[in-house]
Amino acid sequence: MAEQIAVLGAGSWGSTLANMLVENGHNVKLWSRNQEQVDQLNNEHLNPHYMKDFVYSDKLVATSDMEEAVKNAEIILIVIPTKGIRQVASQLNTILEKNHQRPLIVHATKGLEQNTYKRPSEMLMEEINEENRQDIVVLSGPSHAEDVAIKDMTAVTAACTNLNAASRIQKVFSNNYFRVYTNNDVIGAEFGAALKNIIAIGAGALQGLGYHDNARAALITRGLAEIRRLGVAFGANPMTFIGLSGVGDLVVTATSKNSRNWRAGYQLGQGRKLDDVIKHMGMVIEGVYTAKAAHELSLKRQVKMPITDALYRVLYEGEDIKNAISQLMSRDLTSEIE
Ligand SMILES: NC(=O)C1=CN([C@@H]2O[C@H](COP(=O)(O)OP(=O)(O)OC[C@H]3O[C@@H](n4cnc5c(N)ncnc54)[C@H](OP(=O)(O)O)[C@@H]3O)[C@@H](O)[C@H]2O)C=CC1
Ligand SMILES: O=C(CO)COP(=O)(O)O
Repeated sequence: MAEQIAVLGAGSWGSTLANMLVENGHNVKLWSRNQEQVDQLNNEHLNPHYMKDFVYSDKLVATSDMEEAVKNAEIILIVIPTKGIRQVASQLNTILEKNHQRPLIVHATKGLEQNTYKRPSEMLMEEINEENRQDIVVLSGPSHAEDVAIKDMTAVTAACTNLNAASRIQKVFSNNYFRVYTNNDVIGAEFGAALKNIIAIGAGALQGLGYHDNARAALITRGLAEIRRLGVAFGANPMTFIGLSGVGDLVVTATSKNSRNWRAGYQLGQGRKLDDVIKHMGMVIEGVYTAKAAHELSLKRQVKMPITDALYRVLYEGEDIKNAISQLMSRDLTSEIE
């Protein structure tokens, strides 16, 4: 059944998902705050800053008017970087209130908020009144926009405490190359998604410094251990971390040049300065901000996250990466399984 869907955020992931949903047979409106980008999407079907060389469906309609985008929408997909979520959600709430709309909300954002350490669904719950929305579903998993755009085989998770809502999203998004599983563990899905970006920066840095496969495998495995520790401390199901939004997303992000987090880490490993890396990426590097939030949260909760702490010192305290690595390797020897 064709659904009326609004996608808020026309960066690499929002625009790719919007295009896929059009090809799945849904009526989709894509919202961006940038009128020039909207014109280029509608007239030339291109979005070159975010998806170089990709040609979008001519059925995809873009608009810079949020009210127009969400008019009659039964599902609203929010794909905005973590730091922009509240602003967009609050604008959306005003529109939904005025128009007496109550859509199902989906988000695909991967991060934790600065200072509050809130997950995206928590921010959305705070900004969009309950009377103006149904459930909030998290769409997460190993899914680089570049691969989905070329219809490479992809599997992700739709997580929601209400499994009926997750199943609806599973049907709406799935097709013969994009397979969606359901999960009721929102906390685990969001912690896995946010924290893997930090480890991906570390994996890129190792490669930039000339380390090899053993080092990457060690980082991914011990990275997963600390992601799970923090998530479980907040009530996540440990099994989620061996699923698509856990190890799945960690592996894809920590091993791929498509990952902005990996690329940022690689450049840092090669000696580039963080400000310069951020300036030239032109797209969000969520792990840089989540590293700070996760570091502070782990101290507050007294959860050991040595890799995250090491990256925090490199990113925010100017510690040399090689020193941070030697410090990690010279900690007291310990058992693998706690
Ligand atoms: N790219 C990917 O493959 C995947 C990304 N994700 C996650 O999706 C989220 C979005 O990432 P992605 O699309 O890649 O990011 P990009 O950097 O590619 O694009 C971000 C988009 O959000 C818009 N935006 C940013 N802040 C605001 C704001 N305050 N108000 C309105 N619009 C805003 C930008 O608009 P403007 O151009 O005007 O700045 C741009 O259109 C991230 O959390 C990321 O981790 C998840 C899975 C895959
Ligand atoms: O989350 C992603 C793939 O699943 C995208 O990762 P990057 O933001 O590092 O590109």
